[in-house]
Order: sequence, then structure tokens, then C-alpha cells
Amino acid sequence: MTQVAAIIGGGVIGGGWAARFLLMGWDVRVFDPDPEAQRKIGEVIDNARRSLPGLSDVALPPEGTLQFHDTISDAVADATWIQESVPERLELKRKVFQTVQSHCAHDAVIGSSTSGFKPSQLQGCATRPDQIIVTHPFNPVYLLPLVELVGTSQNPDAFLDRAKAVLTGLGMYPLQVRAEIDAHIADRFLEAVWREALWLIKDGIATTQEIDDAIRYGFGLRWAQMGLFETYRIAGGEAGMRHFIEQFGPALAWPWTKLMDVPELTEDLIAQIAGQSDAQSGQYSIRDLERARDDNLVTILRGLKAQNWGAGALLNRHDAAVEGAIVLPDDLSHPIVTVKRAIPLDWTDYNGHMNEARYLQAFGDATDRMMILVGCDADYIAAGQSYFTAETHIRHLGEAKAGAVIRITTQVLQGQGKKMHLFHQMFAGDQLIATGEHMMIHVSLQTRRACLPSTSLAQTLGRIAAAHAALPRPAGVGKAVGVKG
Ligand SMILES: NC(=O)C1=CN([C@@H]2O[C@H](COP(=O)(O)OP(=O)(O)OC[C@H]3O[C@@H](n4cnc5c(N)ncnc54)[C@H](O)[C@@H]3O)[C@@H](O)[C@H]2O)C=CC1
Ligand SMILES: C[N+](C)(C)CC(=O)CC(=O)[O-]
Repeated sequence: MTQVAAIIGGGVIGGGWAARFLLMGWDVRVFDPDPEAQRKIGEVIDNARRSLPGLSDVALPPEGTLQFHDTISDAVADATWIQESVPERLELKRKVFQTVQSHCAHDAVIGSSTSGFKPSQLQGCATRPDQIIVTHPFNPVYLLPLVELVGTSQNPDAFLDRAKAVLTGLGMYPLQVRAEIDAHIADRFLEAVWREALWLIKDGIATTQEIDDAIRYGFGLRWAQMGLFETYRIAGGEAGMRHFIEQFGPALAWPWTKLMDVPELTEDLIAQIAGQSDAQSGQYSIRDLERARDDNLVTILRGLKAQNWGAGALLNRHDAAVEGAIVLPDDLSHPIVTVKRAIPLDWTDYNGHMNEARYLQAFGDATDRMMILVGCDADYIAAGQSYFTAETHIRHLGEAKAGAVIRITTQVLQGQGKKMHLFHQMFAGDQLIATGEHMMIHVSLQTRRACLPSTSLAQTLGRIAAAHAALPRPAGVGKAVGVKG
């Protein structure tokens, strides 16, 4: 039977919870007095629909149903999970819990999204304190897995385990906080960084942009994949965490921060940190960790590159500067070099070589380059015409591993009328490792049908095709898939 979640307060965070529950197959009931709540939550859910399912390589369960209610009592009636996300005011949250508990099932979980209140504060004057816990998520709730789970001695272990299982089932990472504390674990860091940032601005040291750049081009990327301690273990080199503390320990007494209330680095504290770090990461050598870090960073940075955002946009600008202007070579008596690049780490697979899908990607890039060279560039496409691929045939003749430099040369076999028939050859060093034969059809992007290209494009393509007609016909042209001999 479909499970029911009640969302009490559907703003930034409640909307995110609604989206996550819904897309994970739960029926969702919302109560929020804001007359705009339905529109706002609808928009958040639309954004979640375009991003969350694509994180999975399997189909998510069918979406649940979404209902809005005028009272808390209706919203919570059948719910097994009630997520409170009303504004961060203790008295308001306590009042909401009173109403919720008058109408909800006694065994339902009541999770609070509170950023900083302790569960004992929330349980304070509740009818059934054992039913209330902190489940503090991170924005956007539908994409970020972390949820801090904080209970008190009032919450039975089995209840906390059940809550954890539900959150895990929603694709989240419940981090159970051992002892309640204002602002839990993560908001302690965010608050420290936030307060430092406010000082940097007030003191005229940095702008908001410069502070954000300091994070997103540097340690923000590291934190995304290894956190603080594993990162600093690596920064300690082969001598690891202990060496790191020895080197940077004295800085704790220096005015490197406005937060000067620091713990004394006693031998006991050092041993505790070094010991915990060993337990966390000691099974890996520093070189293993460095490679894992590098793989992760490459994946994150390439993701940002695909979005042309932040550090990824920087990489794209750098690529463009390294490559220079894209121009058709004067000498057309050879196939044209359309791609020259190293194979990225994330293009390789379980066989230790470039995955077959990436051959098509590389040949697709070569085709894109040919399109630009014949004049089918961004402006031409924006004006309403382009090429569609009608047919592709790839032959795999050799292997290529991560880091290997591949070079693709492109021969135009036919460039007349609506057709652009290309033959790509991929080399690693001198070895031919793949060929790609592609038939492109010139189209109108309005009608989505074939049409003749512009005169200028037809002339450029015709000139290349005429020059390439003098080249030997490459082996493999026009071959179908078949058994040799
Ligand atoms: N915004 C953030 O980055 C994060 C916020 N949180 C926590 O989530 C909770 C909600 O914060 P936001 O979503 O940011 O606030 P918000 O202001 O975006 O949303 C609060 C919603 O609660 C509704 N509301 C007000 N009184 C209500 C009541 N009596 N019953 C039901 N709904 C009511 C409002 O109409 C509004 O839609 C807070 O406890 C906050 O600390 C947690 C993680 C991150
Ligand atoms: C600023 N904040 C305290 C509301 C932040 C959070 O609670 C978590 C988040 O999503 O950053």
C-alpha cells in the first residue's frame, strides 16, 4: 500500500520534502496557510522532476499523489511520516506539534526540519515526546542526500531505526547525531563559515563574489567528495594526519579566524583525531586516497563543465583559449583533424578502457566540429537550420585507456545537396583504434524536415568534398556488421 507523508509548512524546505516523498512513490498531503503554497510547491516539484529521476540509472517508483488540505488534522490523518517545516520559531513549532499530535497516528514519525533547535526543546511540552525527532535536511532536499537525525532518550531505539529506514528508502543519508546540540553537526560548520564571511565583508577584505569564488574554485570542490578530515589527511602527505596537525596546530593560536575560542591541542586530542582518521581512512594508502580524490574531482569538474558553470565554465574558457579560433585548414589534401584530446577518467569502464558509448561521443564531437568548419555554427543553428544524424556505423579496432591522447581525422565522402557523409578515423598514437561513418542530413529546425543548406555552406562543404574525393577511399567505408570470412 502506498505510504502517506504529511508536509506541514511547504516553503523552501517543505516543498523539497514534498518533492522527494512524491518522486519516491509516497502519497503526499500538504498543509500550509500561504495562499500561494500550491503554486510554489508545484514549481519546486517540477524542478525536482527534471533533476532527481536522472540521478538514478533505474526507474524510480511511480509518483504518488499530491493533495493540499485546509487543516493540519486532515493532512496528518493517514500519515505514517509527518515532516514539520514551519518557520524557525520554537513557539510556533511547539504549537504545530500540539495540533499534529491531536490528530495523527500515535506511531507516526514526526520529523522536524529545524536547522538549530534541539529535539528536547521541540519535545518540551508535547503530548507524546517520544514521537518527535529532528530530521534536518539540506536544500535542495530532493537532491542532497544528507539528513541529520537527532533524537533524545525519549525516543526508543526501534523508533529511531524505523525513521532511519524510511529516510534511507527515500534515497537519503541519515546521519544520526550522537548527542543533541544547538545547530546539530553540519550547521555548526555552516554557521562558522557564515560568521567568518560576514566579518570579511564588514572589514572590507572580500566581496560576496570573492568569498564564493574562494569556495567554489577551491576547497568547496574538495569538501564535496572527501569532507574535512580525509582531505587534511592527504594534506599531511605520507605522514598523514599527525603530521598535518603538527604543521598547522600552532596556527590555532594565531589570529587566522575571528573564532579564537579553540580547544587546546593536547597529546590526547591529537591521538584521538589521528586515531579516528586512521579508523576512517587507514585502509587506504595516501596514493590510493589521492587517486580517489582525483577521480572524484574530475567527475565533479566535468559535471560543472557540462553545465558551463563556476569552475566548469572556467575550464571551458581555458579549453577555448588553448584551442584558439576554429578555422578550416587551407590545405584540404588530407583528412581534417577534428578532435584531439585525452581520454577522461570517467570515460573508461569495468574493462579498463574507453567505454563504447564514448566512441560515439568522440565521433559526435568530431561531427560537431565538421559542422562548424562548413559554417553550421551556433549562429547558423540559431537562425533555424542544422544537421541531424541519419545513420552511424562504428568499428572498434583497438583499445584506449584513461589519459591516452586520441586524434580523430575526418574525411568528407559526400557533401552535396542535403547530405553530408563523413568518415572519422580515431587514432591513439599511430594506431587506428576506431572508425565512425555517419550520414548527416541538413534540416530545417522549424519543420524538422530535410532541406537544402545555405549557398555559402553548400559551397564550403562542396569544396572540402571535392578535395577529399582525391584521397584513397578508407578501408571499412560502407561496411555492414557481419561475420568475418
Ligand atoms: N531554508 C533553508 O536553507 C533550510 C531551512 N531549514 C529549516 O526548515 C524550516 C522551514 O524553513 P524554510 O522552508 O526555509 O522556510 P520558508 O519560510 O520558506 O517556509 C515556511 C513555510 O511555513 C509556512 N507556515 C507558516 N506558519 C505555518 C503554520 N502554522 N503551519 C503550517 N505552515 C506554516 C509558511 O507559509 C511557509 O510556506 C525551518 O525550521 C528552517 O530552519 C532546514 C534546512 C535548510
Ligand atoms: C542557513 N540554514 C541554517 C538554514 C542552513 C541549513 O539549515 C541547511 C542548509 O541547507 O544549508
